[in-house]
Amino acid sequence: MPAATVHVMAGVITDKRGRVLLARRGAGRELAGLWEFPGGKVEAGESPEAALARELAEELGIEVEVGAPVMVVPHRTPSRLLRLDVRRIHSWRGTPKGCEGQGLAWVQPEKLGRYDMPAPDLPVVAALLQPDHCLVTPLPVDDVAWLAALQAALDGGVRRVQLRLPGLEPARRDALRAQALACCSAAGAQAFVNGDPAFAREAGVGLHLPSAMLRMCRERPVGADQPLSASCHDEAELEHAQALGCDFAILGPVRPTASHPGQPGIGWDRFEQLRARSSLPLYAIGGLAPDDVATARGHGAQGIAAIRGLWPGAQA
Ligand SMILES: Nc1nc2c([nH]c(=O)n2[C@@H]2O[C@H](COP(=O)(O)OP(=O)(O)OP(=O)(O)O)[C@@H](O)[C@H]2O)c(=O)[nH]1
Ligand SMILES: [Mg+2]
Repeated sequence: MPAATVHVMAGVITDKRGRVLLARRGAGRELAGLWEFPGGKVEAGESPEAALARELAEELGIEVEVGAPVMVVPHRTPSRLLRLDVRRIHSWRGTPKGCEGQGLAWVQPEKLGRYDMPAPDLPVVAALLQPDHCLVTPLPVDDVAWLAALQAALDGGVRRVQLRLPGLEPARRDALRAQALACCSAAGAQAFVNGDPAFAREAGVGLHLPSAMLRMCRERPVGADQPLSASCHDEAELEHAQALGCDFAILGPVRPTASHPGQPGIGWDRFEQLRARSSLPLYAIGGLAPDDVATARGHGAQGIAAIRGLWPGAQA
């Protein structure tokens, strides 16, 4: 790793009621007063797991078993690149105490958003609370088959859907969109209409901004209570999406895809460089499928967005 990279391990410690332990950074330290996942820096020659176990013993007085990876968030500041490597901790010995005088709080996951946390923790909180995949619909050939496939995707657990129906004749599009929204709503899935702010406002549903439309938006195009997402390809678009208050962005294409022949993918290195300059939750898109979620999380993504990779019956 380059000299300016700081590798930090942090634990999502959950009790039997599912509450998560946060620690408050004490006065006089950098980011004092903010809440964080307990942990600290990896020392030279130390494995990540040993570092996390040591930090949690020093800071909380507990002996832990380090569990599954949650995600690795690269985060760039003017002076350094932080890699926040977050793991699950389900089992430990002892009772967590603020051994360094820091405040502790056991927090219900859905209330994590009320705590002021450092920027790199925002994608981690999103990863704990929100779906790790987002379906983007393909163009229908046969409307009945398309609705059946959408229903199968919802039955299979998809909970975020971007309804993308470009170029359809308006009456057909309106009928299909109404039925698709009803299916999403019945399944408890969040639906985002692609590129139609007026419709999203009127119907009170989520809106997804294609990047060209994102660049034209000077203010949030839907109400604060309506979900908003955007497609991004570079740092300027990510910044703009964040300024508009998007809930998340879709970034890619990571790999070349069947839907954009001839367009090279940006690859995971570039994905990470862009990830490191934004604190939005980011779905990686481009030739990805559910099998890629763990890899995506390892590069700081919320998960994957896909058309073919998440469409029942499609060839990935
Ligand atoms: N432990 C922890 N550190 C985080 C989180 N998010 C985040 O940006 N950081 C940053 O990661 C760095 C690691 O922090 P640390 O101060 O806990 O390191 P440490 O326990 O080894 O302490 P020390 O270096 O002060 O002795 C800090 O710059 C901190 O702001 C988080 O959720 N948990
Ligand atoms: Mg620490």
